[in-house]
Amino acid sequence: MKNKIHFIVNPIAGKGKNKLPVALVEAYFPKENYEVFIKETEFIGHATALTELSIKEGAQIIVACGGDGTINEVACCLVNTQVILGILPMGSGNGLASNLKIPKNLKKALSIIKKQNAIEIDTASINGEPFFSNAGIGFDAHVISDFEENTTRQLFSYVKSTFRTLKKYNYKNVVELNYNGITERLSPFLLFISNSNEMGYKMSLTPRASLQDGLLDVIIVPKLSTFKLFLFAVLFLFKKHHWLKEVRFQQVKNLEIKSLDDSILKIQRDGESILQKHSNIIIEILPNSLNICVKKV
Ligand SMILES: Nc1ncnc2c1ncn2[C@@H]1O[C@H](COP(=O)(O)OP(=O)(O)OP(=O)(O)O)[C@@H](O)[C@H]1O
Repeated sequence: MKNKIHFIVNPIAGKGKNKLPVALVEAYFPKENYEVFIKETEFIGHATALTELSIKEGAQIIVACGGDGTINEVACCLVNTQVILGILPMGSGNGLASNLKIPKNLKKALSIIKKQNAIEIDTASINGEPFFSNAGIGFDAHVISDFEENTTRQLFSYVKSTFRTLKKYNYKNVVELNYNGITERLSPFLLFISNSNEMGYKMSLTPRASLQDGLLDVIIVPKLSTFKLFLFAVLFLFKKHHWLKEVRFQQVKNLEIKSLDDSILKIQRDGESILQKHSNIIIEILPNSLNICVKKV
């Protein structure tokens, strides 16, 4: 029986000119042995609908061609199934692909998928909705929300959004955190939860996070003075933000975040803003819940 491999391409991810040439894909997956489908997304959320269809069509491997947002939309259908996720990194940051050492070079990434060396990785959920790289409710969520108003999805747009957000960021949300039997209250600058050790562009807030340890790495940074904020930014660029005494790391299996004034918190999930209806947020790890193609070591 032929191997069924479906490719879901997000044309607007990254530089926004993504195409997957049929001839190239067929060179790696010849028609005699493989049944290949290439589908293009047309709107936000479309990758999920296309993936659901591909599962019904019997695809054994479904390849997300885009960045972390596209991976999220595809992989959310594959959690706790036997269907294997492949990745062709075509996004801006490509955090998860980079953590898994999947190269941006199309041919190299295709040959990884062809080898079908699948491993199981952890996934996580935020109020029941899966995420794979990271989620956050602090400064990062505000940057993402600003970034989504840009027309281009590139590093420079992230930098512009970061400066714009710095100017207007206020600490109006007071939250209560419950994790590992600890309860604490704070007005967070950062409350960032990572499954993967990379946010994209080779940058990391949680360098010790692992996709296979059954734990989520949380970085907690309370309200900072302007001077400390500047120091944090500089140290972060040199991967030394842990030097700041206000920066704390925790490893958790689950985490509850309650907004104490019942306001709705801004959230980012895998680099996309999500609409949140509740002031209570439950974040959980789902160990070994996704099969994914990686390079053989
Ligand atoms: N045809 C389309 N038009 C507009 N938006 C789309 C289309 N197809 C997919 N999208 C949306 O594009 C968004 C961005 O995708 P993705 O995150 O993969 O790229 P990126 O932001 O450039 O990469 P990264 O997250 O790695 O930085 C996703 O939210 C997805 O829903």
